[in-house]
Amino acid sequence: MNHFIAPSILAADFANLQRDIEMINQSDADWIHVDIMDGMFVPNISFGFPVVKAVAKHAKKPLDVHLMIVEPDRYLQQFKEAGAASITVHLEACKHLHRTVQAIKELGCKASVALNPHTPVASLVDIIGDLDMVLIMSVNPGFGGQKFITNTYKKIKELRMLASAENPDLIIEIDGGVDQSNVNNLLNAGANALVAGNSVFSAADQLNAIKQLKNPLKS
Ligand SMILES: O=C(CO)[C@H](O)[C@H](O)COP(=O)(O)O
Ligand SMILES: [Fe+2]
Repeated sequence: MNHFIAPSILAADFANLQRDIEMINQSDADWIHVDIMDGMFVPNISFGFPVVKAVAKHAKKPLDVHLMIVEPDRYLQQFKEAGAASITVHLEACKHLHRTVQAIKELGCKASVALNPHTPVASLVDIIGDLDMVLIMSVNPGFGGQKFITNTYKKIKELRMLASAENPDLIIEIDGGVDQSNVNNLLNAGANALVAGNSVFSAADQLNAIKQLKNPLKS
């Protein structure tokens, strides 16, 4: 199964964002991961619509928008208009998750739900068939450059099992601390989309870092 790579621009140089978007355009990456933090759902603020629109203007790859915000329903349409191809909302931020997921689909975006490290995969049992993607957080959301939580492997396997009957094509995306040391284990567990911020943007050769994640040497 071929997997998707989504470099996270949270780790980009914001003073040289166009240059970093062009790098992703030239790379083997499939999507551009866009982290939106509101200082309420997570203890950090990233950036908002003007920045997303500016990124969309230069991006040649779909924008994979990860909303770490409370009451995401209020902003879905604006993120669609800003250029989102897929929208991920956090289960922990949604009172009426089914309604939110339908609203994302009605906008014509891929619908995805993120789970914090403490949130059980089983919470998705009654909505799994409606989702295009599930994002499993492999760090606590809010910051880039954190250490990968190894319990993630168990969650990926559980989710693949849970989705096997109703949604075998479900995309399982992993976000946080992804690098060359865990890419094979993540793919073997059943993940098929990987977000990478720090491991791409802190690399001396960023194009090569993306290539290694896309075509890892089998271990
Ligand atoms: O959602 C996120 C943080 O909440 C980021 O997408 C994630 O942290 C990526 O950064 P890194 O690869 O450096 O961990
Ligand atoms: Fe993210």
